[in-house]
Amino acid sequence: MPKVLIAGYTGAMGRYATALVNGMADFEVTAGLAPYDAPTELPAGAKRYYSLAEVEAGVADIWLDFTVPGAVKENVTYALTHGFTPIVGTTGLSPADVAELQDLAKQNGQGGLIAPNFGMSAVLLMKFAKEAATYFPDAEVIEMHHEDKKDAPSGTALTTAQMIAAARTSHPRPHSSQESVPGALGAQVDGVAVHAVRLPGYVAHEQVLFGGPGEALTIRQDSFDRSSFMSGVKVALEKAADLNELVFGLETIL
Ligand SMILES: NC(=O)C1=CN([C@@H]2O[C@H](COP(=O)(O)OP(=O)(O)OC[C@H]3O[C@@H](n4cnc5c(N)ncnc54)[C@H](OP(=O)(O)O)[C@@H]3O)[C@@H](O)[C@H]2O)C=CC1
Ligand SMILES: O=C(O)C1=N[C@H](C(=O)O)C[C@H](O)C1
Repeated sequence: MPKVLIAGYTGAMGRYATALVNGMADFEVTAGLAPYDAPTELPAGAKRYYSLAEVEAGVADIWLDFTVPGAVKENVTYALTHGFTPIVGTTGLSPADVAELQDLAKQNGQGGLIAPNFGMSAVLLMKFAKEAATYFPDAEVIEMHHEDKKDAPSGTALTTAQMIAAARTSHPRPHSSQESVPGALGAQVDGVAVHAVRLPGYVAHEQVLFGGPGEALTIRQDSFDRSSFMSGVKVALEKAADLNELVFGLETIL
């Protein structure tokens, strides 16, 4: 039975992920890593680690990471060099970080998955946005999240912008607006403007706006609840043993 360590088991996603794995007949949560203990669904027999240095190799087969942008690279490095297959939902890894970790995975003969979004609506939004960008080079991304989100813009928005930039077959039309208030036009990611909204009541949402002469296309996805990410996490756990390289994006394993 595959054993799972949940890094960040005390967090919003970590709690959902722990409940998910506890409910999977063929998987077992054997360890949790978080800087503090908290009432969670970590099984009584599972090991609790308060720092990376305490984690024992062999305690689990899979390293499921929902931690914080400041910890994820070190966590995945540790996982890849200590025999864990990383399944990573934590955002904050740059394309250069991902490439470095992919090299490390290769050196260690280890597979795994890094997915900025495990929700099917977001995976489809990115796929459709990529296709739309070949016809509409002018696009902007707006992401909307809960007020506790630590990073901005979201990992999904960064990935969407990078995908749009890579899929464009013609240059976007320059506009002539100048910011009279800094930030008004959003952040530039590979030449795509990205806007981040943080509001209570929201969970995770993204809209991509495409404009062309006399027409526009809007693609939107909404995660109203964190349960929206769990079917993707489940698929990733089920396929973890078959992964022989560190792949990026849930779509690569669907
Ligand atoms: N790929 C996807 O589909 C999704 C990805 N995410 C991403 O997952 C990450 C977590 O999100 P969310 O659960 O909402 O965030 P939370 O802040 O609720 O949870 C993060 C948890 O990780 C803990 N933590 C901090 N540092 C470490 C460390 N070094 N090792 C282990 N645990 C640590 C935190 O503890 P403390 O509070 O003490 O710092 C906290 O309990 C984010 O990057 C988010 O963007 C979120 C939703 C979906
Ligand atoms: O922090 C979140 O909540 C989410 N984070 C991921 C991201 O940054 O893209 C995925 C989803 O948007 C929810």
